[in-house]
Amino acid sequence: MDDVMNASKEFFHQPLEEKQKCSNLVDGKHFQVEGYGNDQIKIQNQTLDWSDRLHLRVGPEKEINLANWPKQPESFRDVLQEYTSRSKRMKHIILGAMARLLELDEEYFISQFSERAPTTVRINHYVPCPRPDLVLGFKAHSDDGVLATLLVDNDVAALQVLRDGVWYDVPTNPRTLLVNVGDFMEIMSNGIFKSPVHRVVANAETERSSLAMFYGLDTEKEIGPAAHLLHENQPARYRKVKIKDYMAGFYEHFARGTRVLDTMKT
Ligand SMILES: O=C(O)CCC(=O)C(=O)O
Ligand SMILES: [Fe+2]
Repeated sequence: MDDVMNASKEFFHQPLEEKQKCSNLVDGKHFQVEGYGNDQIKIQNQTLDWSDRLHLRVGPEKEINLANWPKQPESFRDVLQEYTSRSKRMKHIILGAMARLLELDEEYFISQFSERAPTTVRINHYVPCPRPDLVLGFKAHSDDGVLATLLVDNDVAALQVLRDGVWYDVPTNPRTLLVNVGDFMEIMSNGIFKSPVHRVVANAETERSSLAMFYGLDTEKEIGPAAHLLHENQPARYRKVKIKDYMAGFYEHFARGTRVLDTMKT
């Protein structure tokens, strides 16, 4: 855990020129999700976050494009790949336990992941912000995917979760994985597991890094609430949705500060 956090911080501490070697703007203009840089501009006057980001596809193995990965620091590729494979084991344990909690077959959630299911990493780096009253480190959102795991480098108060209209600080500790339920899990569990709306506030004094690993599903797949969870008194709260259609709306909703998940409720 320390190794992957240290390599990530080392990447962000390099000169801009080095980081831009894996820019998410191809030829300086065409946006791609993978790479270093800010969000894609989807709407006019879009508010950007006080953050530096690196997005990488880390699975499935045959879709990893190392050309988009940083070459510096040298250890970066190996430690990220090692972290990814260990995290996968964690994900299986967690998903098995979540299925058991709902009295579903232990493999229920794990079996939703086909060979083509994407795993992506987002590494966030927040430098001290002179005006934390004016900008967020990460605007309010819920995570796409089934699960996300989050690793942070220090315990500075930054991450907050929204509950009943009130923002609460989330205690985060280095070397402790924070497991976040994503929108796909909310749909499949028929809302029993909630995908929380969260944000990161900017900090005037302390820099902070975080590494989020997102477990997504094949874009051709359709998901809906698990049939075993539905009965007369418990109707489906979400309609069936193709992952492709969810993803098509995700980034625009994210840019507007709304949730694509809300459009999928029955
Ligand atoms: O930096 C954090 O604590 C959270 C980042 C986050 O929510 C994300 O990358 O989706
Ligand atoms: Fe998030």
